[in-house]
Amino acid sequence: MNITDVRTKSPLVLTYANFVTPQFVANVVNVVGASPLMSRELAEFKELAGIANAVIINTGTLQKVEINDIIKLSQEAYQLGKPVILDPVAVSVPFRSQAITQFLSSGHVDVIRGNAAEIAWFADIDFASQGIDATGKGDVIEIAQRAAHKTGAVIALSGACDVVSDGQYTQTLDINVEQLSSIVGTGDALSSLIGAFIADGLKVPNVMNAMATFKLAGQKAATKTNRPGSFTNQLLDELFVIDNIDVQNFMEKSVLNHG
Ligand SMILES: Nc1ncnc2c1ncn2[C@@H]1O[C@H](COP(=O)(O)OP(=O)(O)OP(=O)(O)O)[C@@H](O)[C@H]1O
Ligand SMILES: Cc1ncsc1CCO
Ligand SMILES: [Mg+2]
Repeated sequence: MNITDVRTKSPLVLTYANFVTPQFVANVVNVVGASPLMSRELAEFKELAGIANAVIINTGTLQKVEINDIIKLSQEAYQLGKPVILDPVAVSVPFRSQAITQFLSSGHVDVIRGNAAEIAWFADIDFASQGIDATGKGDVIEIAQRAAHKTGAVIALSGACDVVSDGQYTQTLDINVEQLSSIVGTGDALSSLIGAFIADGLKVPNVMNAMATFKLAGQKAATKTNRPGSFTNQLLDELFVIDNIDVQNFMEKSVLNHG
């Protein structure tokens, strides 16, 4: 889908959120015209996966007792044919590595969205990080492609250069908008936004469309303010008014296809 379809169809995006950024994530989903819903309750997962159009599992503040819950949520979504997006926050920290390994072995995932360091973990490539932030340097195209091969998932690697790859077909968007990394939760919001854009089918260009819409809104917001507080509000405003024609032009100019 594109932003116009999202506004028309208003997909329901179910997020198993972390406890740091759910308000911002819900607002990003809401201002683009989709419907946000958050839950962490096993008893209602089947019913909610039934009405949702996409399910996002964010492991930013996961506890050990919750690992089976996220596995169950991903299985319910899979059985109901709903796409599952994993946001593996700071996955290289040992407890998180173990939790995600367990999740991958019994759960189901269609898309993994993370920064370069998080995606590098799935690719078995070293990449420096500090907590939730990627701090190193590396070949992000190779990292995304290798992670896609190893996991079988579509990879959405975010950063100054955004990369989407299913292992065969790869698209990149290399536009630096520093302000997007100055506020916490842009990655979390992007993961749930991708859910809205793949509600009618998982294709690499749909995932890239979500990433490009978010980056263009960030670029527009950055021309109006460079302070993180006002940037947050401006980003929501730009997402609210963004025009699909602007996104298409931006993608035609800036998105590169790699075989
Ligand atoms: N240096 C940068 N230049 C341009 N855009 C960036 C930059 N860093 C991040 N972004 C954009 O910010 C958004 C979030 O990506 P990022 O890689 O920072 O996620 P994250 O590390 O998971 O964030 P968080 O943990 O705060 O949610 C994406 O839209 C990405 O394109
Ligand atoms: C800061 C932080 N800590 C765990 S999750 C989170 C939000 C960014 O994903
Ligand atoms: Mg993150």
